[in-house]
Amino acid sequence: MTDATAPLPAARPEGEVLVRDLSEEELLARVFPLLPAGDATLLGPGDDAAVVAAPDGRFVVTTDVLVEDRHFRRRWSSGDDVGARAAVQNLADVAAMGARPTALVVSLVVPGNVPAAWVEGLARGVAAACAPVGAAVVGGDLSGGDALVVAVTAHGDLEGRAPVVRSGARPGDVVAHAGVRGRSAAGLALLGAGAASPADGAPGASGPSAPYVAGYLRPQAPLAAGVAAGAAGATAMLDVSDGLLRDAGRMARASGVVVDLDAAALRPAVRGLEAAARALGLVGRAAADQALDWVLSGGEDHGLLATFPPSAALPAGFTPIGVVRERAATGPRVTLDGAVPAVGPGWDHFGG
Ligand SMILES: Nc1ncnc2c1ncn2[C@@H]1O[C@H](COP(=O)(O)OP(=O)(O)O)[C@@H](O)[C@H]1O
Ligand SMILES: Cc1ncc(C[n+]2csc(CCOP(=O)(O)OP(=O)(O)O)c2C)c(N)n1
Ligand SMILES: [Mg+2]
Ligand SMILES: [Mg+2]
Ligand SMILES: [Mg+2]
Repeated sequence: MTDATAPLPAARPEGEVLVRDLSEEELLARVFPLLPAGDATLLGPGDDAAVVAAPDGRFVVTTDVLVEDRHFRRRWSSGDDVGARAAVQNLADVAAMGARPTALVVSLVVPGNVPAAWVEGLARGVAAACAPVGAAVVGGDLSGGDALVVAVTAHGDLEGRAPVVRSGARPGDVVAHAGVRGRSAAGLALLGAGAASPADGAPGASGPSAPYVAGYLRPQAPLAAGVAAGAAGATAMLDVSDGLLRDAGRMARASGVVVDLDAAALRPAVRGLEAAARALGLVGRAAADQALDWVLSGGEDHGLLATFPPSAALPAGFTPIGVVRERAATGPRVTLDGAVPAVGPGWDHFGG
């Protein structure tokens, strides 16, 4: 662990400015110009609090933290990557309510030996992730501390629509998904095994590992599809952060239904991950099984899982991957082609 009095790292590059070389004001003066502005901002960062327009009369609010060595490693993820991931994780939660993200606040706990450029990169990464939806960063907080922690809170506008909750799935509804499935888990596995390097997922990289490693470092959530799903009458929705089976299970329990996934509909995603499994040295059946496990249990792709009435036209970006059935005698749960899936349960921070 590090503190502001620890010796400088031996390999400190010539002229590198660390967080502990600056005052809070000096660090913020580097960060503020990098933050995205947005239409909903009435008063941005710099005062005791920000003021954000909520034309709908209601606002959506959600928060998520990223913790070093739990959600990211600095030797794999740049500040830009962590900023983009922290923003997307929150923007996806707003989108999963059928809302348009408007304003974020970003709080950082930073050890003193972190380069100031890493914190500036984080602001750039947040800005890059916010750009497609026009969301602003309107404030945040800074603290020193032993562990690097990034906490983001995001707000959103329902624009007059009803929120799309987890509990609204009804028997007969179509289960659909927008976004990628399993790529982040595949990228994490490749990095963890040393079968790929962070450079393989850098912006613009085009090698065979690029989709997986970039999918882990900077997941791309289908944010516009969330608003489209709300407008199209989605009955339930959530973003897939902990794995398709685990998150579909949350929807099934909240709605009191069975979510039955269609293995054939998931097959293209599985095929798309088999090359990553082979890069880990797996062959044949073992590679196919690993790819299926990533699709069903991999987290952090932040795709949107939604249910729609059978009569609804699926909005752009969604593909059907199953149906909602009456809860069986066994209770609300997720099945794959009608049977209990054989693969792992997905991510839980406390091992459950
Ligand atoms: N420490 C907490 N205090 C209050 N509510 C919490 C806390 N942690 C999580 N929640 C709430 O529990 C629910 C599930 O959280 P989580 O699994 O983190 O959702 P998500 O995967 O969408 O981020 C959310 O509604 C969240 O707001
Ligand atoms: C270094 C590292 N190890 C493991 C993981 C995998 N991982 C960490 S948290 C997580 C689940 C999603 O994070 P969580 O904090 O549960 O987000 P939320 O569900 O609240 O959106 C996964 C798959 C990772 N991203 N990075
Ligand atoms: Mg959360
Ligand atoms: Mg969520
Ligand atoms: Mg989670």
